[in-house]
Amino acid sequence: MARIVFDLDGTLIDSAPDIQAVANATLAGIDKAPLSLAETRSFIGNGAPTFVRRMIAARDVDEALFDGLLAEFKTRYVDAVELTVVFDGVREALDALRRAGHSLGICTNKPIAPTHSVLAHLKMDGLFDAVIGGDSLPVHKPDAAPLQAALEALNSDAAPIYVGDSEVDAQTAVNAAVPFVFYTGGYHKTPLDSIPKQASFDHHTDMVRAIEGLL
Ligand SMILES: O=C(O)COP(=O)(O)O
Ligand SMILES: [Mg+2]
Repeated sequence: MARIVFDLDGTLIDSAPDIQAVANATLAGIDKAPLSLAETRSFIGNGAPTFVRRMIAARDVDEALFDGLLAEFKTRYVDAVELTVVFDGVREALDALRRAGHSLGICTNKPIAPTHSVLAHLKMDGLFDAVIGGDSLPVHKPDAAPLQAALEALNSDAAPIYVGDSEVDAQTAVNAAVPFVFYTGGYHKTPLDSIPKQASFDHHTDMVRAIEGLL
């Protein structure tokens, strides 16, 4: 039995196309060129405010527009679910982990409103007993507090594990002193070797094995 907390974007779901569409609708409103999918992926990981800061820096937007653009971005983001897909093998892996008696949670830097809407859209909202978003607390990852809050909400003494796709997730796990399982195929920016981890997997068909190997 373990308490297993997952990152969301780039770990369980490929949400970059929806985030790209939100960014580009926001940029179109101020006559700026759209972001490519690669740019979008490279801006994801530190939450919506950092995403918007990176976006406006990349398109030479006046920083005075930041507050308004962030508000618009977050409003559009709530309904941005149609282009997002669950990575192959994720549903089967989550079902197997639940059947084995583990309790599951989410700790993401995605704002909590779009987190709830995309989980509901994908019919995954019943799988997790704790869901913490990037604006659920006054601090976000890599601060340890959101991961600790998700683990505490799972409400047991079982061993904790965090599963994520980025250097931000790895640092969060280090800060919380929680073992980290790394998915290599998500949105990480730094070289694989530089990411501290206790286990890793390249395909979600190997996710359960990577997690249970640590127990
Ligand atoms: O929204 C973000 O910037 C990142 O989201 P994640 O923490 O689920 O990877
Ligand atoms: Mg991620």
